[in-house]
Amino acid sequence: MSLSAAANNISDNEFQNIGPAPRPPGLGKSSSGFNQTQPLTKLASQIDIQRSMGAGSGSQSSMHLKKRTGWVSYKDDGLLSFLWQKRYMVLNDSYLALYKNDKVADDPVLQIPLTSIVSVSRNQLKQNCFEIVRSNERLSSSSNSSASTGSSGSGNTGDSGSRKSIFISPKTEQELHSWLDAIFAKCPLLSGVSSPTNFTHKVHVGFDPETGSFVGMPSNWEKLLKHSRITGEDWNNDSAAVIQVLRFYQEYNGISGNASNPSINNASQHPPLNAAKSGSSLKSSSNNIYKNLNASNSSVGPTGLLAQRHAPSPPNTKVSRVPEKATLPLLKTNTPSPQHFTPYQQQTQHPRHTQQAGSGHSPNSPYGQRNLPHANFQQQSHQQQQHGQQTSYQSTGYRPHHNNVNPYAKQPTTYASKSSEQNTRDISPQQGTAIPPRLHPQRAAPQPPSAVRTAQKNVQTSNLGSSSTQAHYERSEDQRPSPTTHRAEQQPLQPLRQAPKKPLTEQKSHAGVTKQRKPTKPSMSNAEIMAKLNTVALNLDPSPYFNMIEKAGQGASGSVYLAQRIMLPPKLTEEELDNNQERSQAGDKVAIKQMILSKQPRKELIVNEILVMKDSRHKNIVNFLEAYLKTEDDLWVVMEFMEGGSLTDIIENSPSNGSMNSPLTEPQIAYIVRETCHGLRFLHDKNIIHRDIKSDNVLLDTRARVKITDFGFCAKLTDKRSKRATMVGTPYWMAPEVVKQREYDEKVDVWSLGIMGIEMLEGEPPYLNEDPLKALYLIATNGTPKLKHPETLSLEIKRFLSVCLCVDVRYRASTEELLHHTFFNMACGPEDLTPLLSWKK
Ligand SMILES: Nc1ncnc2c1ncn2[C@@H]1O[C@H](COP(=O)(O)OP(=O)(O)OP(=O)(O)O)[C@@H](O)[C@H]1O
Repeated sequence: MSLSAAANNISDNEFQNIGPAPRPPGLGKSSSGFNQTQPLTKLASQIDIQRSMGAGSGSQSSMHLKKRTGWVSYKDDGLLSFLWQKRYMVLNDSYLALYKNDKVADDPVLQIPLTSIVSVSRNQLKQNCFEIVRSNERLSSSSNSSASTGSSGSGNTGDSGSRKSIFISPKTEQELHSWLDAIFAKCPLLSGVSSPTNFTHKVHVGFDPETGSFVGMPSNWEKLLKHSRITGEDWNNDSAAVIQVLRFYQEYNGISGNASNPSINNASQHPPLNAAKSGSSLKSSSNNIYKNLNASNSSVGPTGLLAQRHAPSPPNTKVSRVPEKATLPLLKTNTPSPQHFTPYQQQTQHPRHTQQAGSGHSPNSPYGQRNLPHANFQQQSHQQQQHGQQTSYQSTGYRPHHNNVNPYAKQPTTYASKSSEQNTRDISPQQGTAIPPRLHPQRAAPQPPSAVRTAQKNVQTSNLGSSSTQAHYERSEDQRPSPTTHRAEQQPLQPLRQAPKKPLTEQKSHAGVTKQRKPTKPSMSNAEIMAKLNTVALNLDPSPYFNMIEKAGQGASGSVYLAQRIMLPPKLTEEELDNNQERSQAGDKVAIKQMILSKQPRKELIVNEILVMKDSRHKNIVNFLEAYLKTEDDLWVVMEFMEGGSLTDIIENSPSNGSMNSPLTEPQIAYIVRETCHGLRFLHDKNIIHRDIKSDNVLLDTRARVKITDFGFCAKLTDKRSKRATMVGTPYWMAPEVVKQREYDEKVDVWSLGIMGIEMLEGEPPYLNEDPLKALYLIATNGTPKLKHPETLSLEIKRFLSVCLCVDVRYRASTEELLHHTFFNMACGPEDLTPLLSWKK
């Protein structure tokens, strides 16, 4: 029985909503229960940072350093241990001293003989923090301050009688490294210990309920999380998913950088806002993600959203600032700067998954008795509502990187080998064109049907968990998080609606990342692109052949004009002439997209788009007519004109938008989805994945013809490459397998089509008002999104959406199956779309 047939057998009682998706097959219970009371060492999440640096180089140079001074934040483990104080630190050959100011003539507040320092190690209490442990036996520090003596404090080593700790936090990562190098070089008990090579650094990753912050993460990730609306509860529910979306997000935005090397990537030195500021160079600066994020950064202080949600502990209470910590993901990276120094664990191999594939699941019975994707929907979604997403992956035993969900997908090797490599290798159908992640300017979200709903969405509540959960993950060089973006708390309604198109390299330089990931190499040189364009474009000035009437729209790559054809151009081949006369003649209206090539970040995308359009003649695909290279730099692409505009326009301008009704009726939705589905099936039959299906990319004309456009990100599946892995698309429409960076196929378009159905029902895709990062998290963890008002909808449309929005790709319908779905029986005729199209008049 086909999936759609199966779905049609579900009774109304069983099925009030479309979600959630069936559990991924073969996943057992997660072992990620977090026990707050576990000792730190046991709970330690481990980020293995493998670094190699020239042996002793840092120490060598510090050896020659007579005296090192600088401002730091300082805290001890004594009475006032909750306070970080600004101190001027001086390191000379005998002492490490802390002064109240830089007039070192005054008495120091703390002076520690270097002979008493028994250990120095990186610490996660604060950004750029390290801990100095001094031994009591040798402790002969003089102190003029109770804060400095730490007399009532206990050392954190568990040996409080004999050891004491202080914590130092220089301003930047670089300063930290330089202090560490200097201290290591001067302390006799640490001497002989040159700067380590190839060590593994274990740090703790988790969520600190006291501060409401994520801790132990690369600082850029921490910042990202702070400003997203990913909460401690989200982390507790599915920390692996949080990590996945973080990776995805940074890769997607092309700000890869070098998170494992905070000295390079230190967000405080290179705040993501650099990216934002530079984002103004983007064509449409008003809405682009960088701008958004810039605004957010300036408006949200360093404490961030999450931190604000927690009242600070009363000052007199001795509060352990050491967060509860999770058993730790393994984050293996190479970093060229010292991270530190509980020296010299060799890099260890850790399992990538909390569980292995053999955890009692047979690929043959992925669902056990539940092979209907929605059999358990109500119950599960109810649980999810009741307990946040408690049920989501703890119960399913979700394992990052595991591919059980997609039986076709190969087990990914590592993220790096997949995403970065694929990213550069992703080729267009004909060109071998590299397809980068998109970075479009973003467009304001459409007005949802009910303003109340929007307002409700804005009131984000935070139910922060009190503990951390554990996650295991592994990073390699290309997976490093980087300083990235922040969002405006005041701008929750400006989500990323369009796919980014910015090339990686450009974004990265904007991001202020001094060391970049290997840049995505364009697969075609300029000369090759021009040669290719010359084969599809006429080298003519098209001006005499068209009357330009008005501007019809603005895209990221250029403006679209309505024009009237005066005559057909000469120089058309006979075939072109035949085609053209069939499709467009003198007097016809056409759409002309004008692009300045030198301003295109990725010209190959344009070539890709033209070639796909040219080769894809179908009633549900916007027809390419001809292209002109007016000059070497001025490209005109002539297409059939779609007077009705985009489906987004239609939804936004629907007469019923703003009321409690759906912008479109179910019969209208059935009609539009069916037509889109015809276009998609045509593409899929040619093994082309569109990868950016959404209402913006579906155009209508006055005869209610529905056509797919925007083919820049199409990908061709071949026998050799029957799956893709590149991150392409627009977040809110992305299928979970894309967000989770699994290999995917043409069924990602079916998911997006389902999301487009929700747009027509509800005015917007799910999670549109969420921070993009949070939206990615929700896509990854929620599975099939829930409808806002399922009780008002027909069983047919819910069944239809359920087979589009099925997380398990095996059970997601193909376009061919969809075309037989009974939902389409309720499709209206083209005349019933007239009220929707009248907004243009
Ligand atoms: N063939 C067409 N007929 C009528 N209007 C069109 C046509 N193509 C595009 N438009 C209008 O122009 C706008 C911009 O289209 P375009 O394809 O350039 O958008 P984009 O996908 O955002 O940008 P780009 O493809 O450059 O990344 C559309 O939103 C639509 O309103």
